[in-house]
Amino acid sequence: MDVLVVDHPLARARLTTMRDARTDNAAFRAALHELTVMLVYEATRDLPVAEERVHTPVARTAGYRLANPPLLVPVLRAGLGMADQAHKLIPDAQMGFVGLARDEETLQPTPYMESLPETLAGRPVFVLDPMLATGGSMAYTIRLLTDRGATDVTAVCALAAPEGIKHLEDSGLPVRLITASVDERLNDSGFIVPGLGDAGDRQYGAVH
Ligand SMILES: O=P(O)(O)OC[C@H]1O[C@H](OP(=O)(O)OP(=O)(O)O)[C@H](O)[C@@H]1O
Ligand SMILES: O=c1cc[nH]c(=O)[nH]1
Ligand SMILES: [Mg+2]
Repeated sequence: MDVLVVDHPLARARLTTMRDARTDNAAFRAALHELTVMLVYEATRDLPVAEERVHTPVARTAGYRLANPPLLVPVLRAGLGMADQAHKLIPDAQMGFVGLARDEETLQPTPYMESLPETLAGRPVFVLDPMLATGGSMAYTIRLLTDRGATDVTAVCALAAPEGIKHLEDSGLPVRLITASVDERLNDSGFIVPGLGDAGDRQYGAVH
């Protein structure tokens, strides 16, 4: 699996803000928004473009647009904090939604929402979720996409654990990963170490 770590100094600074336990919900969301711009910018770097003529005030020249904008799929809740920023960068993208909550005992994803186009053949998909921990939630989401014919999936994550990367690699699913960091490991509760805590709670407050 292709893994791109976006370690630009500005990305590292935003991630540091997100990691800091003193960062409040609003500042965490702001840092995730800004980091998302950098991750999506890199994720789109090699997408094919279509050429179209453009008239400047001075002359005619070549212009470009994305030939096949990706479907954006935030994984609720935490991925919602990446959705608007990704959409601003790719305004003509369609958006689908998947809602998952990880069971704190079994660490298995429990689905509660799914809103996706019926067929995804020939369409690139960007899955937006700040956290790739065990990889269970991402693998579940990607299977929803491949069941609809997707063959070109990009996981856009603020943080990844080696265990989650291995899970995706072993799954054989058609995915590449763009992340700002591959952290050390998971702890006994399935949290990324050093990580940043619960990305949903850090944005929206604790539910339990
Ligand atoms: O790789 P995994 O072990 O599956 O863990 C990662 C998942 O955990 C978090 O969501 P969570 O289940 O906490 O839901 P939330 O976004 O509502 O907080 C995160 O946003 C991922 O979706
Ligand atoms: O560290 C982790 C692991 C899973 N989900 C999170 O939000 N944080
Ligand atoms: Mg959570």
